[in-house]
Amino acid sequence: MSRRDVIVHAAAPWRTQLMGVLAEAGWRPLALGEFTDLPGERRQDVHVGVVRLGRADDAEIDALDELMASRPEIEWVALVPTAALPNPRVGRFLRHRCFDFHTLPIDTPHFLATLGHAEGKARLPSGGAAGCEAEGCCGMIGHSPAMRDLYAAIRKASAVEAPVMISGESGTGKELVARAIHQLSPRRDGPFIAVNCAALPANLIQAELFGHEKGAFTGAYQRKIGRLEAAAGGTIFLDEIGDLPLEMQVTLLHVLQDKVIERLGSNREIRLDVRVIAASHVELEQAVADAHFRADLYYRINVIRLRTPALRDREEDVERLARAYLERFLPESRGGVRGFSRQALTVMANYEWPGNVRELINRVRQAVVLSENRLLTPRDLGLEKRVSSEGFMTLEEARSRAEHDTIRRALRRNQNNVAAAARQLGISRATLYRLLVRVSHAGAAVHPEFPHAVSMAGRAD
Ligand SMILES: Nc1ncnc2c1ncn2[C@@H]1O[C@H](COP(=O)(O)OP(=O)(O)OP(=O)(O)O)[C@@H](O)[C@H]1O
Repeated sequence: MSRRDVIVHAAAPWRTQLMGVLAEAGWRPLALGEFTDLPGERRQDVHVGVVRLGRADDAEIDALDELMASRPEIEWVALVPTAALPNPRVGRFLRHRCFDFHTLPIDTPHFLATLGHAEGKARLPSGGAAGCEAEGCCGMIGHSPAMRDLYAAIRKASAVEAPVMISGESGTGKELVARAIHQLSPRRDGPFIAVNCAALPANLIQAELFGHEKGAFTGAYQRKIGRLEAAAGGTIFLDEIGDLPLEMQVTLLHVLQDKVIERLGSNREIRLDVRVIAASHVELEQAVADAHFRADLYYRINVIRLRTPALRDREEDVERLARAYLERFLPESRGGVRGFSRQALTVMANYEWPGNVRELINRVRQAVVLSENRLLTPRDLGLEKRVSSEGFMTLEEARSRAEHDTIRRALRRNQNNVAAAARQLGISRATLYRLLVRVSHAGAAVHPEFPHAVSMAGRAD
């Protein structure tokens, strides 16, 4: 049997030992550098990685987080010193980033079995690059249990022809889901036509959906193909279907039942071969109960039901989404933005995101374009109020914030004179410079001499 590749990320004394164990068991271990040097198509053959935590401190977890976020297609198995397990950051890291973990010393047969399972899972069509679960598939990002369930539902829905109803809050990706179903379905080579029913003026809806012949009404100077006809052979996505006027609901129901349409001004029937996917951000059951939506149309389109989860219910996806969109917008950065400060990541993970992914995209984009910090701060994201108001800072974050505030006040009192501020703080000038570098690396410069970030010396909190 051919050897399977596995990335090994461990400090030198353990790396050799780990590579030996893996090679003996029939794997082809690759140090991280060897993996990175592989040609692109060879890299896609690598599905699993092993990471051996050393100090398990913040710096190490930050570096591993970064590595794993940049390789979401890899399933990782972690080897962890038992003493590190009570550390909440380590716990979060293991839960969100790793397929599984083992404590040290290694129980070799058990560990190798886990690695085999991780590889099996990564290769599954549902879990590997070929399936909809892969990062970037159909533009969808997220590995939370809620998103995995959604991917599974998308795959099932794409295999059949039945109408689909997608519900979910605004900005949760309903259109993206509709596109994914289309792209994975046998109709993928046909058109995908999206219609926002809420955005169409009531007097134009019929002409937009069904098209019209020349002279059908005043202003109809030429024949126009409607959106339903344009979607022939493909999929039509009727977004905010709850906003369709009642009389249009009747017409649409007939189209779905008879699979024929007539353009306005014509009585020639045109056979339709279109799959319908509808979406609504309001619960249609209530609209039916209130007689704003026809029950017969509701049952017609509500055959397969999917729900896009709110972002606040999948906290573990927030960082992934934020990093992916940061990467996308980096070319728009004038400064040297490189990532998010840890405080920004904590704040984002705890924020409720009422506008869901759309809001996250907008905040990240605005921060990338406007910030001059290397690491984006909660303030850059417009989330600075969250830092103090919700009491979820870790002790370490609270300490570093207090340190930062004290330094900033001292500088302000001394008109940014570092020597005078240092004297007042009871530390040496060199120590103050060192602290200034550290806080500016954490995403908030407190002194104009430190170009990484905007000086906060003159800002009111
Ligand atoms: N899981 C995801 N991964 C990556 N991007 C996403 C994801 N979900 C949503 N987005 C992005 O968020 C934005 C909003 O998504 P979309 O328009 O599909 O939401 P929606 O639920 O249809 O919103 P609305 O109800 O307001 O029409 C889009 O730019 C989309 O690409």
